Amino acid sequence: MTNLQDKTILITGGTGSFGHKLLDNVLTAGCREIRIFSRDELKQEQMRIQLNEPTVKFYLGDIRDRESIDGAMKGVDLVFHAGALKQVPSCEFFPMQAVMTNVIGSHNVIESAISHGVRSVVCLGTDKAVYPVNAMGMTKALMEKIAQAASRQNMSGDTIISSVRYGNVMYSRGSVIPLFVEQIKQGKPLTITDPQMTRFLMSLQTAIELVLFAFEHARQGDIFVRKAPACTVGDLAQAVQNLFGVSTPVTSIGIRHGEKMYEALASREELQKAEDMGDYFRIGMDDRDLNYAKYVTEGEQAAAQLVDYTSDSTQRLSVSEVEALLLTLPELRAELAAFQARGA
Ligand SMILES: O=c1ccn([C@@H]2O[C@H](COP(=O)(O)OP(=O)(O)O[C@H]3O[C@H](CO)[C@H](O)[C@H](O)[C@H]3O)[C@@H](O)[C@H]2O)c(=O)[nH]1
Repeated sequence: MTNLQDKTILITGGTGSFGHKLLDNVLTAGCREIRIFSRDELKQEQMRIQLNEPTVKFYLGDIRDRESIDGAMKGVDLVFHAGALKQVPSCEFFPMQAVMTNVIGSHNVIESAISHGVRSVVCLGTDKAVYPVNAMGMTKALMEKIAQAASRQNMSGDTIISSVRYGNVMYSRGSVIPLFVEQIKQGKPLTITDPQMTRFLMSLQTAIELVLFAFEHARQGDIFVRKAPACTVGDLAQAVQNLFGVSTPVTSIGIRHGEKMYEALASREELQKAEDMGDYFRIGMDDRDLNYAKYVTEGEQAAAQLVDYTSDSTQRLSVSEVEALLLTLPELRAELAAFQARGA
């Protein structure tokens, strides 16, 4: 377990599912204080009542507002920066909102952390930041660039700044697995965008492990990726149907705004300089300085022999393997038990 004894932790966007799960993991680690920073007073109130834990403190604010983040940063040792706009469709329709939260907000968090002498900042990102096609991914890609630019300017400073990239977190709010479960419960057809579309599959617990791994191992400007298996959406739908013992019809709805057929967790150029750490890749930053000649005349060798690390090229799970993975999710097991009880 990561050594968090006597540390003060700040979690931006801390009232979300990541914040809750991270708390599950670190509440017994002997932290001096855990600060939850977010905009939503109702969610904070619910979390405060549910936890009833004196070491957890709540800070109302918005990462877009530097003053509010400065107010929460005093005395902090470690920041997990999870505050973001994450929904692909809403960022597509309101890209400037994504810029303000994911780009300017991340800049505020990083600069505030540096000026308060925080030891480590881990910024949470997404596979959608690699070869981005939607505003959510583009703004998260810029967050990584901002983290690395701040790292380059702080090579000898006190604050280590790193980023991580998630794949799809299974059963996260608004995602496809709970949607399929709901459709089955209501006896409706399953809506499939494209049965051949692939996505990395990651549990929330694995995502937490990735963030803690980054905290433990980060060097200035690193990006960490957790290796993960993937499946096609068609197989995912089939696996959910099999577990619920139904054969509901399937409707094809086509690719949605800003979607890709497959996601990439790391590009071939990144893999060329990445360190394979077993379950993880460490992608070191390009730490050449602002001597432009190096960029123009001294490029790096092409990574022609490598392939991108994508949901198409990673380990592909079969339908029965997806079923087994789904059964590890407590939320899905609970839905399944209720569904079976209803049918009994
Ligand atoms: O009715 C649907 C909805 C989705 N899909 C497919 O299921 C896969 C997963 O879709 P999700 O909506 O669960 O996940 P996304 O990859 O689109 O993106 C998810 O993860 C992102 C973070 O990376 C954001 O949080 C986003 O809002 C969230 O939906 C995709 O191939 C999608 O095309 C369907 O087949 N049918």
